[in-house]
Amino acid sequence: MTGQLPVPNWTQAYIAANDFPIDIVSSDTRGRYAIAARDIHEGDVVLRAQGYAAVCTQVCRKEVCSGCFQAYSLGVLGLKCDACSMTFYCTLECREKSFDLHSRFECMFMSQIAGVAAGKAFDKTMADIDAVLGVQESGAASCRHMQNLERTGVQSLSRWLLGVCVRGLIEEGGLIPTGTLPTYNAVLELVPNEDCLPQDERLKLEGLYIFFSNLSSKPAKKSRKKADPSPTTTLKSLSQFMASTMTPVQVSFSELFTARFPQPIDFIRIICIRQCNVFGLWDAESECLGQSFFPAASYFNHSCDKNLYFDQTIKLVPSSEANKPNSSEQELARGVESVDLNSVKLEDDVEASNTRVFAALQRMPVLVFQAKRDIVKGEALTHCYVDQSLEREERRAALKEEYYFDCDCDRCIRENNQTGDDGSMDGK
Ligand SMILES: C[S@@+](CC[C@H](N)C(=O)[O-])C[C@H]1O[C@@H](n2cnc3c(N)ncnc32)[C@H](O)[C@@H]1O
Repeated sequence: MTGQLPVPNWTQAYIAANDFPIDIVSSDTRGRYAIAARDIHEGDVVLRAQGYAAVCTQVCRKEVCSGCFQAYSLGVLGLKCDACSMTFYCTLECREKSFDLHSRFECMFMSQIAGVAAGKAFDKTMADIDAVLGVQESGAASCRHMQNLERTGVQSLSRWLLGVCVRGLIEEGGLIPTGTLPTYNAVLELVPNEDCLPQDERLKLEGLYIFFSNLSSKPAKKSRKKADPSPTTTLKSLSQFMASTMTPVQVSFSELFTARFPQPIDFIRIICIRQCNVFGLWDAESECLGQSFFPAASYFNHSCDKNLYFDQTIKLVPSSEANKPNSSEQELARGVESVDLNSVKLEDDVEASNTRVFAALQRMPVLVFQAKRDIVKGEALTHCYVDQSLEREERRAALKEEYYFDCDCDRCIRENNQTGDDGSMDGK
């Protein structure tokens, strides 16, 4: 990383408003990074970072509640949105709290994502990309990469892109009061390290851009109401339309995608930002169940000898919170209750609904960072980006490959001068 990057506005305002003991400084070699604004004691809370566009992976969609982002414990029956079949909740209460957000802003796009990588459609899309890229010499390599993508991988990426696009629209539609939640600009301000992207990866992303731009242009099959005329697909018109009517918008996921990312470079940028800044949401067995940005937390640089700890595991929903749905035997056998959102009457009060959408977004996960030891004013605040228990060379290789820097922390230097390794996983 070269040159000083601007210090982020939203994040600084959020830190100041909450009196977190953090300053953000900038250097040529380390970019922007958080330091202690005052002496901090072991155990002190340093930051509560709010999630932005948290999504579960495609594989884990039946295990993680899309409303509260907690995993279901054994015995809890999930509730499925029958309109898109892609969204699951742990309780009726969670589904109800997310209803306005999901039905107005996500469901119709989710239906399309369900078909993104399904069977023949996926193969046909691949063939189409092949044809498109075949005439562009530079794209041929990316085509080979595309063939290696697994269907579930494409669907997970689609879910994530949808989360980012929809979250941006809701914000631009004026549904999020200023200063309350991270902004899309706060995400765009995160470091992309685009110049470090290998050429073959860049080509692969260009292929993916074509893929997402050319998904079926048909809007969702199941719509709850007769469609209003579709707005022209600019972000402004879309966000205004969606904020002012209860009728789900009739545009395709590809139209939403290209409105948000008009050029391949816009898409490549958000993917690069994701690479270096996204946080995984894990279960207790260290399986990644989902991902989220936590923009304020992205200013903690790495150290193999970190001074902060935080818990990024998704907790289990206690069985006691399980609802007792009257599901059909077939659905019960699958452990999922089907809820036909088409049959649920949308209330017509847009303002009240907008308030509920904002409330649903406030249920995004929060990461709480605490001091692992006493920290003196001016010291860099750090967490470890990779598994602490790895050997020095393994850690450094992972950091180089995923985050594009050579670690020069005290532990790396110390371990370079000695044969032993004190880097056990301490859980803190
Ligand atoms: C999550 S961001 C941290 C904030 C970042 N420094 C910025 O300017 O926005 C991760 C990126 O920061 C840089 N970085 C993090 N820790 C570093 C370290 N110890 N030394 C050098 N660069 C580091 C790398 O470019 C890495 O990809």
